[in-house]
Amino acid sequence: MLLSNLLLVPTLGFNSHSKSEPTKISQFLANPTSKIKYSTSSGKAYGQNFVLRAQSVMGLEDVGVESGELGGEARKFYDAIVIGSGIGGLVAATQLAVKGARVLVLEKYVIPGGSSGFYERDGYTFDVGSSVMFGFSDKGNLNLITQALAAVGFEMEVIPDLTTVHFHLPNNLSVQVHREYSKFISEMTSKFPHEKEGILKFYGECWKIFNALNSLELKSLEEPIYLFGQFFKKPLECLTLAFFLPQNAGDIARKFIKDPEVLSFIDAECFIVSTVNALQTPMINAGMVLCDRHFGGINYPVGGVGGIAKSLAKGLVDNGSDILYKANVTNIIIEDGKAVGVRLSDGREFFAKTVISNATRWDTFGKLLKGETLPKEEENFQKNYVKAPSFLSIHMGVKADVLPPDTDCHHFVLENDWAKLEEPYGSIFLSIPTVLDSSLAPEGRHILHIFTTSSIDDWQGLSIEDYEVKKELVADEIITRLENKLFPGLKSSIALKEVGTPKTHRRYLARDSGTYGPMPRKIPKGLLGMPFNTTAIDGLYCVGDSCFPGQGVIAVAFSGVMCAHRVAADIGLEKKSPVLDAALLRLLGWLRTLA
Ligand SMILES: NC(=O)c1ccc[n+]([C@@H]2O[C@H](COP(=O)([O-])OP(=O)(O)OC[C@H]3O[C@@H](n4cnc5c(N)ncnc54)[C@H](O)[C@@H]3O)[C@@H](O)[C@H]2O)c1
Ligand SMILES: CC(C)=CCC/C(C)=C/C=C/C(C)=C/C=C/C(C)=C/C=C/C=C(C)/C=C/C=C(C)/C=C/C=C(\C)CCC=C(C)C
Repeated sequence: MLLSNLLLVPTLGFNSHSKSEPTKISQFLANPTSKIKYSTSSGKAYGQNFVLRAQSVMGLEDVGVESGELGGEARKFYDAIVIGSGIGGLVAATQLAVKGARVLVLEKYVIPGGSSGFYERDGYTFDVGSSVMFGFSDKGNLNLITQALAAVGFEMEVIPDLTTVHFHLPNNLSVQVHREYSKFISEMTSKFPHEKEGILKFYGECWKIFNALNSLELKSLEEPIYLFGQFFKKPLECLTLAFFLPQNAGDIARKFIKDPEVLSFIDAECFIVSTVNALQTPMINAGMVLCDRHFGGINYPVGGVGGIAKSLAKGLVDNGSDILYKANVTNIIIEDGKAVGVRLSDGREFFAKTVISNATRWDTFGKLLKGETLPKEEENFQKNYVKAPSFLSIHMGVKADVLPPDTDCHHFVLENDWAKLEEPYGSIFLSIPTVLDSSLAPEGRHILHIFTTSSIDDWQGLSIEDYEVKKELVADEIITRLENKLFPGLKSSIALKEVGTPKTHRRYLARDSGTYGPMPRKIPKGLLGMPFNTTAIDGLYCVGDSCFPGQGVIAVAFSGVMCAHRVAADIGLEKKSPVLDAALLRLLGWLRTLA
């Protein structure tokens, strides 16, 4: 190949690539073994790991990777590098790509999605994590998963789940959370007629929040032009949200409800989405999930949850950006106090104007930023939040006839004692996605995904044999509990079983201690203490569940939308006001210190 064929394309000036080009680049990125020498028209040599996109633009073969020094222009090639392709990272990346930014996503694993990924075994398609999808309807402003897919030209077929979750609780209390709000409320008030008014008032407060949220255009709360604009357009709604921002669901429930059993039920309602009780669950988050399930409903994507990440990753590439798998970022490169790029475990380096980390804040600041002192903001975050425990997960294929007819898709089981709600292995989550989409399992089979909270400390320091024995033992106990409570004959119906521990989560999701996300150390001031996307390090942003508003696929999607907006403003793709920026960021920083 002639060197004269080569042309380097500066980031922002480049926007007329062919459709086939990104795929080629991605193929190259996935296998960057070929090395050639190249230079620019200015004669300047470019160095290691710089991807030469121009060949693809011109329909030439993909090339890249050259040892040596990186030149200045090459460093500016990407607008943003995103570390990790969880839903948070992918939404940030795709939103930026459709705004015209050039993004590189670096994923350690072989497929996208992180805890919303999938895996296949013997004809089964298992969701790695949750199968309860909020924000996936065709209406309102809060259907963030639908909107994220639509932004890159995808629409997924979904199956409505008519019962969000079926609770099996102490004293044989059984509650089905029907999709239809009035049906759910009838069920609750028929079980607790003396608390009818309190129940209506508590869920009524949730609707106030949901309706306010649903009326806003959702963008970065760290961007003043947008934020003040929303206050101007929707003052009542914004004031409602500001009022609830520092409050928790448990306190509000106690204003209206006295019966301890109903309050415990609301604890369980909160626990399944936050892994803490209602007193520690921010009211805004409770309002969001306790209403979206009735407004847009819970909807399951045909073919499995993994399809969401696959579509986003494809949409990213279709929009001219890149994703590289088996790319384990070990360092964020800082120069003159600014994040300018990343280094992978195999030594490759990539540079960009901004770096967005979808790794948890503990991983980002504890592992990827080597030799940096922990910024004060992160110290505060770690003072207010600890890593939530991880999960023990059991993925099973079972004979279909073990499930009674009309079995619901999602179950939460806490057998005898409310006090065990937050204890490790105390309660059991169960999803049976094949109830909605039978194509996920071979004929005559169902998938059971069973999980329960478990700490990594329980699994450290064991020999390989002891680890395996313990896995079998703990899994057997959990399955026995489900057999006794829900499905007689469950054990003998098992056709396939795989058990994952917190160590599995740590290994495959690259999450410190396999954590599910942040959990308040004590009673939080609602969402006030949760950091947004900017960090104390110039050019470095975080996205995902250790950012506002926290855990949950829809929550991290919102974090992705916010992050993309803030980054776009910072790199000149959206309006920004440096003076207002400084004032708002200072104000938000100060508000967090009150938490
Ligand atoms: N843990 C669960 O069981 C589970 C299940 C379902 C959904 N969820 C939800 O998903 C949310 C998490 O979404 P998210 O977007 O924050 O993140 P995520 O954990 O799902 O994804 C992060 C991705 O970043 C990658 N990564 C991390 N460090 C990396 C590195 N150094 N180099 C390259 N890649 C790296 C991981 O491999 C992973 O793919 C959770 O809050 C949870 O509510 C969790
Ligand atoms: C800034 C300031 C100061 C102020 C101002 C005011 C305002 C304007 C404000 C605003 C705000 C906003 C917008 C907010 C937003 C928020 C949101 C969106 C949120 C969301 C959330 C969500 C969530 C949390 C979710 C979650 C979920 C989950 C977690 C899920 C899970 C599931 C599972 C685990 C499953 C279960 C299962 C079974 C049962 C089986």
